[in-house]
Formats: sequence, structure tokens, C-alpha cells
Amino acid sequence: MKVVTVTLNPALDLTVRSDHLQIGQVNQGQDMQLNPAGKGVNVASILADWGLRVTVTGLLGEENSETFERLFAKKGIADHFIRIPGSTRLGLKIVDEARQETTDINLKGIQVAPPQVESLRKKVLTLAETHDLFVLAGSLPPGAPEDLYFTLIRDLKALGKKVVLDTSGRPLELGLKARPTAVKPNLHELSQLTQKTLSTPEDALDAVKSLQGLEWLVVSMGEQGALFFHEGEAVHAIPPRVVVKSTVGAGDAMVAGLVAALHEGLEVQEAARLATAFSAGSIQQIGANLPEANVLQELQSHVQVVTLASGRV
Ligand SMILES: Nc1ncnc2c1ncn2[C@@H]1O[C@H](COP(=O)(O)OP(=O)(O)OP(=O)(O)O)[C@@H](O)[C@H]1O
Ligand SMILES: O=P(O)(O)OC[C@@]1(O)O[C@H](CO)[C@@H](O)[C@@H]1O
Repeated sequence: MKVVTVTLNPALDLTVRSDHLQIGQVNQGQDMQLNPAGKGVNVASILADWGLRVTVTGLLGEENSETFERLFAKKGIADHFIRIPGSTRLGLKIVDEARQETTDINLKGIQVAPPQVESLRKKVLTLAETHDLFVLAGSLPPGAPEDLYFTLIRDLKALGKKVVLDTSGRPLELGLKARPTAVKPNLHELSQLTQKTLSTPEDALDAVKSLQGLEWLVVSMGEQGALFFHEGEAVHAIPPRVVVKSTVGAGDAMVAGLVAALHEGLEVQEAARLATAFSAGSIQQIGANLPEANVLQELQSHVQVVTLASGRV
């Protein structure tokens, strides 16, 4: 199975570790890292570690594309990003390891124009001639139509492709109407979608009843784990306890794990176990990487998978 990840709004993540951070005060930083990122790039980076052939596309600022190009070359990722004038946005991530908290400041991204969006749409359709599964992930840049994911999913589904969607707000709401193969909202995104305040697995179980007709649905809930729904079955995957370095990209690792599970043709229980191990492995380090195979296996064996009674979505 050949996979494409599409990142319309990539980011260079600047992660600064600052323990006991106090907003409005002068703080000391202990460490920093700059990583080429954005949701689809993170998914691709993890899938490449897993050993899958992966292609990336999207819109990348031509003024600071080198760190992305180095990552793609290092991991053997086929680079089909369209270069556009300007610099890819920065994503500031402040990690407070002492309190096990991460604070994100995401900038908006490069303003894009209709011809750039049209080039991207054509690029995705060209890649559909040689690829089977598409991951559409992250926010849309300013200027992109909010139904862009809807249009891409509709066209890809018409060509018989599998599509995994991970976004939020209106693009998620509209994208769902085109029936992607899988979606992975977190609790906050599901709350927005269903206009309900959700904070527990029980709340989420109730809320997903309004989402019909998806092959796979995954609701991630941070340290509470994730709910996986597939063909009338539902499970709650509870992650193992790990020392967290940064939770940035935990959801992207879960999406990558889900794609790996689709690639392997796993049932819902094993898919949930694999995807949860991917997330647990990725949050123990900064940046989107998988741990060594033996560590991943160990993590898998410590994921608790509980079958739920009401599984229909
Ligand atoms: N503190 C944690 N401890 C253990 N596992 C965690 C923790 N935070 C996240 N995870 C794992 O990662 C998965 C995805 O996390 P989360 O729900 O935070 O995704 P997300 O909000 O989409 O993340 P992001 O947008 O940063 O990629 C969770 O379902 C869980 O398995
Ligand atoms: O603004 P978006 O696209 O929703 O999120 C962007 C982002 O926070 O998502 C990734 C973590 O999931 C980071 O690498 C990146 O900075």
C-alpha cells in the first residue's frame, strides 16, 4: 500500500523546555530543538520509521524549506511538496517537564492564493494514479477554502482511494460530509463538532452516536487513551504509563499507527494496540519518531484494550 500525507499548513516546531514556567515572568530555558513538522509531515516521519514507503505533499514556504528537505532525504520520504513564496510558519511548543505540561502557540501560516490551491489539488490527483491511501492532516492555511478537505476527499473516494482525515473546526465538519475512510478527532475537536462539552470516555461514547457511516473512527483523549470504532465494534485503548517528554504530535503518531494497522489489515483490537503504542513511543521524545522495534513491542504488550458493549457508529 503506497501512502501520501498531505500537509497544507506545515510548521517548523521550535520546542523549548522550561520547567516551572510562569507566564508573564522571566523564565529559564533548559533545552531547545527545531523540527520540521506539521501534522502530515509528522505522520510521514513516523510511517517511514515503521518501514512504509511514504510520499509527502502540501504547500511549503520556499524560504526555509531546507530542514524539511533534510528530514525527507534522511528518512527516504518522497518529497512532492509544492514550493510557494514565503517562510513556513513557526510552531512554538513550551515543554514544562517538571509539571508534565506542554503549551502550544501555533501561528497562522502563509497566505495562499487560488492558483496555489489548484496546483495542490492537481498534485493530489496525479499522486492518486500511483498511491492507495491519503492522510489529510492539520489546519488549512489562510486563503484556502474551508471545504478544501471535502473536495479532496470526494475526488479521492471517487477514485476508490482510502482517506484518513485529521483536522478540526469547520474543515473537519465539512470533510466528514465526504465520508473519509477514517477520522481521528481528539476530545476537544469532537466537542466542537457535536457542540457538547466532553471530558470523559463515557461522554465521547455518547457523542459519537451522531457520527454515522465511517469505516474507522478514533477519538483520542490524551492520557485517558482512545476509543476505536470499526465495523460495529468498539474498544477503549488505555496507554501504558511512560515518562513524557512532549505530547506534541501524540495524535499524529496515533494516526500513523492507524495507517500502519490499515496496511497490515488488523482487526480493531490489534489496531488500537498498535496505534496506542505508536503514541506512547513518540511522546517519550521530542519530534515525530518511533522508538526501536523492541521498545515498540514492549509498549504494545502494555496497552490495555477493553471491548465496549455499544460499538455501533
Ligand atoms: N500524557 C499521556 N500519557 C500517555 N499517553 C498519552 C498522553 N498524552 C497522549 N497520549 C497518547 O496519545 C494519544 C493521542 O493523544 P491526544 O489525544 O493528546 O492527541 P491530539 O490532541 O490529537 O495530539 P496532537 O494534536 O498534539 O497531535 C492518546 O490517545 C494516548 O494514547
Ligand atoms: O495548526 P495545526 O495544523 O492544527 O497544528 C500544527 C501542529 O501543532 O500540529 C503538529 C502536532 O500535531 C505540530 O507539529 C504542529 O506545530
